[in-house]
Amino acid sequence: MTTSDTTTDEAGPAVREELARLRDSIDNIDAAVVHMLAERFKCTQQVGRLKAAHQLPPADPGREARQIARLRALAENAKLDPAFAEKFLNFIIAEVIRHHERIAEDTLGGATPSANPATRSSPGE
Ligand SMILES: C=C(O[C@@H]1C=C(C(=O)O)C=C[C@H]1O)C(=O)O
Repeated sequence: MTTSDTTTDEAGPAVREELARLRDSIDNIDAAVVHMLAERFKCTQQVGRLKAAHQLPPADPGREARQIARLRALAENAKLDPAFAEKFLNFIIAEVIRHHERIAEDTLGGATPSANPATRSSPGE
């Protein structure tokens, strides 16, 4: 990998400085997004375990509809395309539901005595 940027080599120094300043902010924002998403997934993993322990379904369409309505309104106020905000949330929620399905499967597997050596009963018991 090279440190030179062929797309900006042609620009003057002022343009390159402005671009570098903006890209620094973009990098900070991307880092914040990753950290916020990581925290969100920590919460949703806990929700998944709670649901699995109480045999609740992985998805909650009513809750999703309320979140989408709320996020669309927030996006409009922030001058962000609400359709994009909805797509983005749906993308994340789909991943969360996959996690919840996996947790439910694993919880079910762990609860089956024959699948868990620690709780497997001896013959004749
Ligand atoms: C996290 C939950 O599970 C699912 C994922 C959601 C989300 O990522 O926000 C919302 C609703 C559910 O379909 C929940 O029920 O709160």
